[in-house]
Amino acid sequence: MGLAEHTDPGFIISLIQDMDGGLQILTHQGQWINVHIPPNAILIQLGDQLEVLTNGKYKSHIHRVLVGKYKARRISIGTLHGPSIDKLVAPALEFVDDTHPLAYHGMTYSDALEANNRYEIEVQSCIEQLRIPSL
Ligand SMILES: O=C(O)CCC(=O)C(=O)O
Ligand SMILES: [Fe+2]
Repeated sequence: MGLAEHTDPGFIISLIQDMDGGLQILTHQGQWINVHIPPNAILIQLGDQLEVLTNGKYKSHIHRVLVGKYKARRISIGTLHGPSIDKLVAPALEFVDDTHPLAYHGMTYSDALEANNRYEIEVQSCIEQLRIPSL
């Protein structure tokens, strides 16, 4: 295992890699699918704060990395693009209405990173704590 399943913090995450393979995304149907990033391409992923801001319209997907035989030489650079560290991120009013009730608590980006254990990537993100159970 290269990286246990997790979601990423931030609005968007850019990912560049020196080789194809390893990254897997969990589909809504619960199946792991392999992600193929073409050479010289940048993969853009969606992060937890975008899911909260859009009240769940855009999802921060669960992903993991399996390295197998490539363990020694796989290079992957992920960059988090998020709000200002002290910004409170809560669902924007445009995404909340009668058919889409408020689904997340707000939290500052700083507190969210802290709840994620800040520098540890192999932990579940705090997005589960932010979800408001539907009635
Ligand atoms: O190495 C990868 O393919 C993904 C890395 C990742 O998920 C992360 O850094 O959060
Ligand atoms: Fe990740």
